[in-house]
Amino acid sequence: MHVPTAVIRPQLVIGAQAPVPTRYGMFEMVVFRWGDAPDPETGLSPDHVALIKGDVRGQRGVTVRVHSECLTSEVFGSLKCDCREQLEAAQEEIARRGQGVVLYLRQEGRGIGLANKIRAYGLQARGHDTVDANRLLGLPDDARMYEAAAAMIAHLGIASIRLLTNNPEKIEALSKLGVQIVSRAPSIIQPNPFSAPYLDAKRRRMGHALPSEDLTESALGEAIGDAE
Ligand SMILES: Nc1nc2c(ncn2[C@@H]2O[C@H](COP(=O)(O)OP(=O)(O)OP(=O)(O)O)[C@@H](O)[C@H]2O)c(=O)[nH]1
Ligand SMILES: [Zn+2]
Repeated sequence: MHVPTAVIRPQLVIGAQAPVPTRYGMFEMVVFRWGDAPDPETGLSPDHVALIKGDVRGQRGVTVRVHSECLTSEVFGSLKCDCREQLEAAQEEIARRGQGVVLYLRQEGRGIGLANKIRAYGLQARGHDTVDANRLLGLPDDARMYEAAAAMIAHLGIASIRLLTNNPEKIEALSKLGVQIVSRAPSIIQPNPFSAPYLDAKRRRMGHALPSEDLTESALGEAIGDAE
C-alpha cells in the first residue's frame, strides 16, 4: 500500500516509505516521526516504524503487534527478555496470514531509555527484579505512551485490530486512545534460564497474561539439569 507523505497532525510526520525484504518475506516499511527530536532526558528517538504486510486500509481485525524497542535482545541477542522472539514471532505470523502490521515504537526500556535500562540491569544483576530496579532508580515501572501507535493506526486507515500482546495495560491504553481492539492473541515465548525471572516478574508484578507455573523454578531447573 502507498502511504502518501503528509503531516496529519502537528506531531505525526510520515517521513519515508519503501519495501524491505525480510527473512519473513516482503514488508512495506513506513517511518513516522512523532515529535521533533530525541527526548533530552531519555534519548528516545521520535522515529517509529510501521512494518506492513498486505492491504490494511479499511480492514477489520487486522493483526497488529505494538512492539517496544529492545536494543539488547534485538541487536545483541541478549537472553534476558522475550522481546526479540516476540518480534520475530509477530513477523512470522503476519507473513503467514498475508496481512498485518508491526508498529515498532522507540520506547526502549519501557520508555526509560537505554542508559536507564542498563542501570536497571545493573541492579537486577544484584538481585532486584525488573520493577524494583526501576523504582530504586526513581523511575516509573512503565513510562510508555501509545499516542504515536494510535495515530499510526489511524493514519493507515485500519478499522479495527487483533492485538498480539500479553499486557493488559497496553490493551487499556490503546482502547482509551480510540483504537478498536476486536480481539487479543497471546505472544508467548518459552522462557530460557536468563529470561525466566523477567517473565515471572511480568506475570506477578505487572499482570501480564503469561503461563502461571513458576517460570523461574522450571527454567532454572532445566538449566541446572543441562549443566550437570
Ligand atoms: N526498564 C526495563 N525495561 C525492560 C527490561 N527488560 C525489557 N525491557 C523493555 O521492555 C519493553 C517490552 O515490554 P514488556 O513489558 O517486556 O512487554 P510488553 O511489550 O509490555 O508486553 P507484550 O505486548 O505482551 O510483549 C522493551 O522496551 C524492552 O526494552 C528491564 O528489565 N527493565
Ligand atoms: Zn527486551
